[in-house]
Parts: sequence; C-alpha cells; structure tokens
Amino acid sequence: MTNGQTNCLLFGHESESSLKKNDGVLVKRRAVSPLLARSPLPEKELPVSPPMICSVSSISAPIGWLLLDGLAVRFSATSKLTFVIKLMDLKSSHSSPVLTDPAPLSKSRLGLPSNMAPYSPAASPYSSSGLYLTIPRIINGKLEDVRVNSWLDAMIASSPPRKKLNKDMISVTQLDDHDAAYQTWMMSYPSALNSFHLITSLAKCKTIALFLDYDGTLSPIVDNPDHAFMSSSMRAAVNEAANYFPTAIISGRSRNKVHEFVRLSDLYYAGSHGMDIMGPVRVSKSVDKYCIQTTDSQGKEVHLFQPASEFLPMINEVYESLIEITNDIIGVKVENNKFCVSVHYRNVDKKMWDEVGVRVFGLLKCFSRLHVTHGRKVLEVRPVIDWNKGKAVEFLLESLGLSQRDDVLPIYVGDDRTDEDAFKVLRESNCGFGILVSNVPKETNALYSLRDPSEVQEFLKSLVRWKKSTELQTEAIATK
Ligand SMILES: O=P(O)(O)OC[C@H]1O[C@H](O[C@H]2O[C@H](CO)[C@@H](O)[C@H](O)[C@H]2O)[C@H](O)[C@@H](O)[C@@H]1O
Repeated sequence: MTNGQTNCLLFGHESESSLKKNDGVLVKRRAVSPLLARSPLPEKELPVSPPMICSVSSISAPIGWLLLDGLAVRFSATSKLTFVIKLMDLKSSHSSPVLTDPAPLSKSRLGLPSNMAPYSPAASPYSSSGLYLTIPRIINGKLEDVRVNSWLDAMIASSPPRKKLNKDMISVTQLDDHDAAYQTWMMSYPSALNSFHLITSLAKCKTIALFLDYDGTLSPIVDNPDHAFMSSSMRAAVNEAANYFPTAIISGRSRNKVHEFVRLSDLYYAGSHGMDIMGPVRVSKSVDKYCIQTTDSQGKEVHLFQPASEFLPMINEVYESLIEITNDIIGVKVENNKFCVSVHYRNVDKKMWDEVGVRVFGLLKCFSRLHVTHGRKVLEVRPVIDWNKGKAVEFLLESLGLSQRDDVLPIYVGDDRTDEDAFKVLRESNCGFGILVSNVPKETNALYSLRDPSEVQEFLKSLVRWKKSTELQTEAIATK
C-alpha cells in the first residue's frame, strides 16, 4: 500500500453494508490472494482517519467491493453520483481488531477440513434500516460528507443489473474489470459446478435434502412477476432431483402461486417466505397451534404450518391500501403473497423509486406489527414474527425426520436476501451449506455460487447423475 493514488477495480455492487461508523470511513478489508482465500481468513476492520476515499470519477454502484493493491475493500456511497476512489492514507497498523468467523469451518459436521473449505466472510444479517457509512463525495466539485442511511439506498442496491452488458456501450477494460471482479469473488465463493467433486465427497453416505428458492433460482428474473415461468427442462431437472432427494421449494410467493409455476407433486412447498408450509406429517408429538393436519391436492395426508395466520386480515387490508396509494405511479405492481405483500418497482421510473418508498414506509407507520424487507427491486411487507426461510428449513428438516443427524446434508440454493436467512442457519449449524445464485459479487452466508438458473439446472442434473452412479456401484458391490 502506498500513499497517494492507487489503481482500483470495481467489484460490482452488493446489497447492504453492515458497517456502522459516524466518524471517518470504516472499511472492512480482506486479502484476496488465491492462496489465502482458500482458508478461513480473519477479516479486519480498519478505521481510517482522515477518510481514505477522497475524490471521484466513474464508479456507479452504490455499494460494493474494490480491489486495492490486492486487498478487497468494501465501499458505500449514494448511487446517483459517480465516484473515483483514491487511496490517500491507509494508516494500516495491522493491529486493528480482528473479526473472526463465527462459525469456524474446522468444527464443521461437514467433515470438511478447514483448509479445503471455501472461505466465506461472516456476513451481517441484512436489515431493512439502510446503510450507515459516512463517506465523502463530490457535489458540484466540492467534497462533502454524506450520511448514507436510507431505505432508498437499499432499494437502489437491491438487484444487480439484469440486462446483459452492451459491449458497444462499454469499454473492454470495464468488461475485463467486471469479469476479474467476479473471478476474484469466486475464490471465496467457488462455483458449485467446479467444486462438484468436493461436494459429492461431503455427500458420500449422506442423505442430501434439497431446498430451492423459486424466482431467480429456478426461473430467470423477468419484468412481469406473473410471467416468471419455469422452463420445461428445469421442471424435469427438479422432478428428477425430487425422485432422489427430499426436496422443498421455499419461496416469497404465495404457496399456491409457486405451486402453479412448478406444477410438480413429489416435493414440498413453502410460500410467503416460509410462513406457509405444506410438509409431511410431522413425527414430532409436540402440539403446535399453527400446525394442522389436512390433505393435499392428491389426497395425501400433510401438515399445514402457518405461523402468521392471525395476520391474514391485516395483510389483506394492507394489500388493498398499497394498491390504492400506489395506483398513480406507473409501473408499480402490488402482489398478494398471502402472508406478505410485494410492492414491485422494477418497472417504475428510477426517479419515482423514492416516492414508492415514501408511500410504502409511510403506510407502514400505521401497522406496527408489519415491517418491510428488501428483495430484488421489490419491497416485501411482512408480519413482525420470528420466522423466515431459515426457520422454514429447520422446520422441514424436523418434519422429514432429518434434523440433528450427521448423515444428512441439506443444500439450499437461492439468489435473494431472504435466502440469506437459510444460508445462515446452515452455515451456523455446520450441517449443510448454501449456494448463492448470482452473476455479480455479493456478500453472502452461502458457501458456493452458481451464476444463473441454467447453472442451477446443470447442478441438479449433476447431483442426479452422481446419485444414480453411486447406486449402481452399490448394487454392483452387493451382487458380487
Ligand atoms: O423467494 P422468491 O421465490 O425468490 O420470491 C421473491 C420475490 O420473487 C418475485 O419477484 C422477483 O421476481 C420477479 C419475476 O422474475 C421480478 O419481476 C421481481 O422484480 C423480483 O423481485 C415475486 O414476484 C415476489 O412476490 C417475491 O417476493
């Protein structure tokens, strides 16, 4: 590290910063040398004063990672301006407090030696309260401190650009930088396809339980949420996977809606971010007032678990109000997901995003038992209850008789912030792992990554091929 200008490389944007600091700039840094990235690496927090970010040019993402002389540095800024980052004074004493990984992989029930595990930093849980970083930016040629602390920043940062980069509009250097940033990030979150041998060696003699998110994981992100169809090849891949592994879809959509999209019967469905689960009849004898025994569309006995059932009238009321208060904003779509409501702003002019937020958060002031979380260009209004996709995974594992067992490997595949709850549960329990679907670097509690739904499909097919071949080998050994 040197004083003065330093070359930097934009890592793409991530969703939110966990950093809280009012005076000066606080950065998290992490070495990204290929050698180090393979082992659980302590993150260091580095308070920098005077601020290290001091002048501006061409970074348009509000939050992200920079590669500075081999160190990954997270930055945050309001998005409407562009930034140049120069390193002025790092004051790196190397004695700053060390943030260690809360779930050391060396203790993992996965049996994965720590030096083989892909490093994943301890991501902070996402919060809807926005960002907390003071950062200097240039306004009209003047350097000003800006407190970035709003839901608008979270709305802007909520989703990577979906459209393919237009190679005519963008320089080769920028394309190279984008790719280099992704490749560097993948050292920490390796491709689940490239790491397939490692994954199957972990899965040997274990029951894999599959948990799959829907939008952005099994279906590509599209402008109209009603058109987020699953391809027939993906349906076939999920169906085959469900023949070999207990499989559940866990979606933010209503359970009925996601079932309409997936149209497969041999799996379990959890809608409304896990607040509406139709699962197997539970072996547990404990009485739960939210759990009722019923039959599914095929007449099979199932358990229906709806921990937010008392919120139904409130959710319907807020849904009607949200339609009313946003109907003059072109492009807003309000979706009733039964126990939660989505307010989509993907098709709203960016200039109006602020207004969408003002109205949604304004209305929510009258509903203290509801809160808002951020998804991909969507505000999700949900009951304030201690339930999420992570709890849904735990609930389903227990229902299937697969919890607290060393011979079970749960794998959760998802692309969005609400999936982080599930990644975190698996990460902290050390019994399985998450796979983040993303084609841009993001902070995550997942262990592996896949670029897009087509890679998810390939991964599912590979799991089935592997399972079939191990079964054949076992049969061959048995008949010898
Ligand atoms: O948990 P998920 O299954 O991923 O559901 C999360 C939200 O997914 C849907 O919205 C997202 O996908 C849409 C279709 O591609 C896209 O138009 C939208 O911008 C995305 O946010 C769904 O419509 C929401 O209700 C879910 O909350």
